[in-house]
Amino acid sequence: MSGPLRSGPSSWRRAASVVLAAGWGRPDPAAPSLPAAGFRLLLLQRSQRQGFLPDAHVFPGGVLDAADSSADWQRLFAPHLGPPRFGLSSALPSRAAFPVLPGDRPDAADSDPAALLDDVALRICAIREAFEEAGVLLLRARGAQPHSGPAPEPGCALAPPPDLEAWRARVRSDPRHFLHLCAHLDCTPDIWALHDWSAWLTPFTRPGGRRFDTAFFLCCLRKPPTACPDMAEMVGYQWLSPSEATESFLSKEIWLAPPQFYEIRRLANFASLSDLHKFCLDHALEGRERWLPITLLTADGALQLLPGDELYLEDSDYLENSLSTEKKIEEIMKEGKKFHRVVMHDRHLYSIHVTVPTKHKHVYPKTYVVAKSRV
Ligand SMILES: Nc1ncnc2c1ncn2[C@@H]1O[C@H](COP(=O)(O)O)[C@@H](OP(=O)(O)O)[C@H]1O
Ligand SMILES: CCC(=O)SCCNC(=O)CCNC(=O)[C@H](O)C(C)(C)COP(=O)(O)O
Ligand SMILES: [Mg+2]
Repeated sequence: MSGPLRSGPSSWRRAASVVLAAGWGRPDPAAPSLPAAGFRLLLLQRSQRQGFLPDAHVFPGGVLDAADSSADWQRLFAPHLGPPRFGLSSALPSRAAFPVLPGDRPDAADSDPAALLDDVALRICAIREAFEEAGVLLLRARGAQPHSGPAPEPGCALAPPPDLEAWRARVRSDPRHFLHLCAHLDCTPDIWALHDWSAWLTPFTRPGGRRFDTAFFLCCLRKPPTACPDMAEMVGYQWLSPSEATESFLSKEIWLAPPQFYEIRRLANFASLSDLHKFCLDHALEGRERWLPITLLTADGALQLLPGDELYLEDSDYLENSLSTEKKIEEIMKEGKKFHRVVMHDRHLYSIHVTVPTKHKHVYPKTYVVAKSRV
């Protein structure tokens, strides 16, 4: 296996995504007021004109803007909820010392004492992007009874305003307008409905490639809101269950990058929306672990190694480098036992191998290997 040749440091963009899981299927006739048992996930199709991951299906999300941390939000959250955490659960323990990124600093609020904490600003970013990209408004009426900590039950998105397109155009042209929209609707972003889920760093693929440091939040909704892609950045959408999304990927109807595939397989562990929501509430104090996948190029494909895998190297050289080998995937898999990896056999054929125990009470996907007949 060959190691690193040093290349220049990447510039990292901070970003946030929200995995929207909405109740789906008929409610139980014996308890019609309860939400439907199953759930589907909102996947948006990126335009082919996008510079990064063209045509991929992703969760709504995008790059953190200065407007997302603006102190101006404080007035909207007042009088019930105030800084620093606006009723979010207590600060999370910092997770995973590896890797440290060149731009890592404790919090935006350190350089500007009036700025919102990252935990709040990243949630506002994900909620703003869900509006910009899908027209979904994850907002909460300001007059609603304030609750401290995460929402006890899955909620609903706000019905889109009649002038949705005009507001969306304004917010897309200047993210500061998102605060104006919230004020106009007398709402705040529903930051309490977004649960810490995971965080992914874009793996190194080539020098100068785009790199994101993305926080993933999970939001459970009782029912699917009307989604309306912007038809610029996003050109389509689908609500798919984890098994439907997996099947669509394998049958080449949609393309998923490895982190999205991993998250979809992780969500296949949950039989119902209420199980998933309960897990989010129980998991609330565990924090987000940030993972840097390390790519191992093989003679016939590639592996993405994740923390805990026996080939994973906690070495900052792999922020800017991949590993490579002349061996084939099958040989590499025969040689090992301790796996936490996504195997990329080809563009539409991934498998996931997990034999390591989970950390911080999270859940990992089950090993997922596609039948030989499909290979
Ligand atoms: N009509 C369009 N077609 C393709 N990409 C578009 C687009 N309008 C905006 N984008 C791109 O979508 C990205 C915005 O992503 P987000 O707001 O989710 O972070 C930007 O990419 P760049 O980061 O390459 O500029 C932007 O250029
Ligand atoms: C084999 C190549 C890869 O694994 S690419 C991995 C892509 N994933 C990431 O870079 C980290 C996770 N973040 C996302 O996927 C988000 O979709 C996004 C925030 C990077 C999208 O960015 P945009 O600003 O264009 O919306
Ligand atoms: Mg985006």
